[in-house]
Formats: sequence, structure tokens, C-alpha cells
Amino acid sequence: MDFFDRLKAAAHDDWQSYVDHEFVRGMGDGTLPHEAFKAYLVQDYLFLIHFSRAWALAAYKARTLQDLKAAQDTLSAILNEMNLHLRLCERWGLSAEAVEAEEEHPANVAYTRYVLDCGMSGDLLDLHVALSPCVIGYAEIGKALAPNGVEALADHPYREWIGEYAGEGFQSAATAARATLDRLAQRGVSEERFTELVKIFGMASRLEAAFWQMGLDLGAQAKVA
Ligand SMILES: Cc1ncc(C[n+]2csc(CCO)c2C)c(N)n1
Repeated sequence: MDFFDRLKAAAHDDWQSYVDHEFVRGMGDGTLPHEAFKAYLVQDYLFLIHFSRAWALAAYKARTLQDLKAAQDTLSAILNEMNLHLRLCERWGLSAEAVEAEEEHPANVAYTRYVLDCGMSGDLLDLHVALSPCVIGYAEIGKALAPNGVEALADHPYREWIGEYAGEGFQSAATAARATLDRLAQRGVSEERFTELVKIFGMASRLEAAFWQMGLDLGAQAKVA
């Protein structure tokens, strides 16, 4: 059991509310309303900008070259992910200009600023724990939604999204994030400290779940409008 598995086991319900959210299940079986996916994509682009800042903060807080490099690698992975998002947005009829002109939803602000605050008020382990549901959860979701490989998804409406997160790049980013958590935790985690970290992990997982919910809610509003 690595450190991530210990966090996940201790915050099991919060984790499940995120990785098994109705939005995720809808993506998996293709029933997710397109409007919800589009609203999610727009907000996710804005999310990635502020999430990149949190990884830049992880670089700032690093005290070893290895931790610094881990932050740098993820920062460049996010910059690649942003290209994917703009490409996906365009395919769904959303121009880069339209996406960039959009305002952050409060659920989006809550999540990214919470993670940034964990890093600013805490140490590097607090920050990496707050960052971990994002990286590791999406890899887990991607894999779960493509149980028979990406080719088997054929003309699935969310094939591109699933394929990206099920792909090698994100799977190895998740493996690296787990290794970073283990490395930092080896420096010493008392029981009291573990309890604090579980709180951060649970909150970040719930904020991920709220992000999916935001997508569903915005999608439902767009349908009515
Ligand atoms: C709300 C939300 N949560 C997680 C991700 C996934 N993600 C964001 S940054 C990153 C790490 C390096 O690429 C990963 C996997 C997302 N896109 N949107």
C-alpha cells in the first residue's frame, strides 16, 4: 500500500463521490448531455490555468532537485493538456476566444484557490496531497472508462477525452505523482499529521466531485436557455 492508497482508504467516500460521479458515468456510457460536456470543457480550460500556478508553487516550495523536476514535468504536462482542451473545444464548436472570454464558475474558483492555499499555508506535502486527486483520479477514471482499450471505444462521443486520460502520458504522470507522495511522506508523517492530510485529500476530492456537478448544472441550464 503506497501513501496514496492510504489516503484513498481513509477518505473512501469522498474519493468515490469524485471518481464515480454521475458525470463520469454519463461520459462512460455516452449518455452525458453534450451541453454539460461543453460547459465542463470551458471551465476546465480556466481551471488548468490556475492549476498550473499551483504546480509552479510546488516548484517554488521544492527543496531538492528531484522535487523541482517533478513539478517541472507536471507543469509541462499541463501545458500539453491545455492544447488538448483547445483542440477538443474547437471540435465541440467552442473557439479559443470564446473559451478565454468566459468567467470562472465559483466551484472552479473554490477548487483551484483551495489547492493554492494548501500550498501557501502548508508545506510541499500538504500541496502535493491537495494536487493528487486531480492527477491520479483522472488517470483512474480514464482507465475505468476504457476497460477494453481506446480502440474498443470506436465512435464513442467522448472517445477523445477518455483516450487522452487512459493513455500512457497521463498514466505515467499518475505513477510519478504517487512516487512524489511516497518520497515526501518518507520524511516523516505522524498520526496527527496523517489526519490533517486526509482532511486535505478529502476536501480536494469533494471539490473534484463539485466540479463534475458544476458541469451537469451548467449543462442543464444551457438546455433550458
Ligand atoms: C477539474 C480537473 N481535474 C483534473 C484534471 C486533470 N488534470 C489536470 S492537470 C493534470 C496533471 C498533469 O497533466 C491532470 C491530470 C482536469 N483536467 N480537470
